[in-house]
Amino acid sequence: MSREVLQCHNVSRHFKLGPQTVEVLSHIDFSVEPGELVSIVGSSGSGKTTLLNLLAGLDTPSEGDVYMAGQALSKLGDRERARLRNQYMGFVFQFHHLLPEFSALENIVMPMVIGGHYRSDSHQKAHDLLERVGMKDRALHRPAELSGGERQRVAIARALINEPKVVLMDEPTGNLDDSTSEQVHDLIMELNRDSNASFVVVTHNQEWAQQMPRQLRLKKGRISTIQSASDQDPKA
Ligand SMILES: Nc1ncnc2c1ncn2[C@@H]1O[C@H](COP(=O)(O)OP(=O)(O)OP(=O)(O)O)[C@@H](O)[C@H]1O
Repeated sequence: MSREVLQCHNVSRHFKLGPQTVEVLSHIDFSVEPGELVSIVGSSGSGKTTLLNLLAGLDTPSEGDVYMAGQALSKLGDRERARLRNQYMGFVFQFHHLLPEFSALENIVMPMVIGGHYRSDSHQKAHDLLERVGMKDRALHRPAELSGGERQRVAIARALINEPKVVLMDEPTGNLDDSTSEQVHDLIMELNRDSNASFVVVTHNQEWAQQMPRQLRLKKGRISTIQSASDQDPKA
């Protein structure tokens, strides 16, 4: 099996709109190594969310393939793809997508329930994660009883419950004010340092993206730069 947790091999995505073909992504090639933290940046409409959806196996490339754990997603059936996603990936979106009728704790264990991995120690695991994201005393709160930043912390804990190899995040702080965003940015960096999971994060926040070890810039559907933190540090 290859070392990379995710690979994009010559991936293109276009959409047919009547007689028109909209070229959204063209010939994207890159891979994500174990434990890496990578940002995807680019102006609005450059294809970031489209790329993230392809990496997540939620959409299919028009050309090329995405490999997850060395397996081409296009070769898997819907069921196998869903199982691999559940076991292998965690997701955090701009809007938390927590289930309103369930507590923070119940939301966090949900991916284990869905994946059929619910065990007697699942609640303990969720409590541990709540503590890691600084939400120990909010276990029984429902989403409506949490602040925006707290809801995102719960969503992050939920993304980690199945011990994924890779966590995909689409504008995880896009809906938060500046100071709350900064706290959540610090949390994400810390969780990446403390876990073996790779994180791929779409963000508009340049300052934060530059703190990440690797930056992938999209321009009109193509990768225009892949920059690592050492490229930016003249002493490195
Ligand atoms: N299903 C679709 N059919 C046609 N065009 C689409 C479809 N999905 C996305 N696009 C087009 O693809 C382009 C890239 O969209 P995408 O959402 O990936 O951009 P983005 O970089 O994430 O933008 P933003 O930063 O504004 O969220 C846009 O021009 C969009 O109109």
